[in-house]
Amino acid sequence: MMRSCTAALRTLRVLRCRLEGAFPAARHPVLARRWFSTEKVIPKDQALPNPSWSKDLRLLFDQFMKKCEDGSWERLPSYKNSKLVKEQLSQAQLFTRGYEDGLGFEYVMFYNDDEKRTVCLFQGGPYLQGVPGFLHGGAIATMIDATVGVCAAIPGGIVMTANLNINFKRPIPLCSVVVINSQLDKIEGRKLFLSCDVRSGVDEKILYSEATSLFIKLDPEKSLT
Ligand SMILES: CCCCCCCCCC(=O)SCCNC(=O)CCNC(=O)[C@H](O)C(C)(C)COP(=O)(O)OP(=O)(O)OC[C@H]1O[C@@H](n2cnc3c(N)ncnc32)[C@H](O)[C@@H]1OP(=O)(O)O
Repeated sequence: MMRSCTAALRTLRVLRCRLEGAFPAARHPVLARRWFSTEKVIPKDQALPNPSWSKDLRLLFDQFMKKCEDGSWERLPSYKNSKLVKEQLSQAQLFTRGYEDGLGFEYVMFYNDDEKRTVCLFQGGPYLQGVPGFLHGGAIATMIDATVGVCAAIPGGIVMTANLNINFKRPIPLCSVVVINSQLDKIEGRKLFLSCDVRSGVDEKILYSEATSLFIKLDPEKSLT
């Protein structure tokens, strides 16, 4: 009995070392606790209002939820993306969802299949500061990439960004709400061309950024590495 327990423990240790070799992040103490835990994790839909959402974000959310009533638009829950993640990394998540409520990326996306459009309502929190008082360009690029990425992935399946071209026209005040409006312009074989703009929430008067992007549908015959 004692011997079989020791052997089982040794096997577990070997498996863990191999996993840590393949995925160095598995050495991170918090991730390791989560990954090696047997606790069942219930995914939380983070694309729903929480107390950190401003009045503007709630107002826009309510307006889009109304548009969903006739079926032309649908709200995209946050946790569905995890379907793409391998079993060992089932605790992995889009890094935009790793912050506590209100500190990082607060957002919800809506999709219109007829128009092949994705709209993201986004409120960037204090941890996303670049120039004092304004959002970091990388945070803006991240949300643009995520929005056009979803717009490409729904019709295209498994896609990756090959090119993302952004013009930053005005700085975005920290904690303000913006609307990221993206659309699929053209598909050529495995290539999906998309465009997108970022405007101030509610009035949409200020054009903050414009972007174009190319996504490639992955070829199942080709290795990514
Ligand atoms: C539900 C999911 C939600 C997702 C939301 C999150 C979205 C986040 C998305 C990302 O951030 S992905 C991470 C950043 N991107 C990468 O790391 C991709 C790195 N690049 C690659 O792995 C490969 O370059 C890529 C898979 C994109 C393409 O490689 P392939 O070998 O499959 O394509 P190939 O080289 O055969 O090119 C296919 C076509 O695309 C064209 N192409 C490829 N890269 C291009 C490029 N950069 N610019 C212009 N054209 C390009 C290429 O010329 C060719 O055109 P033609 O068919 O007309 O000959």
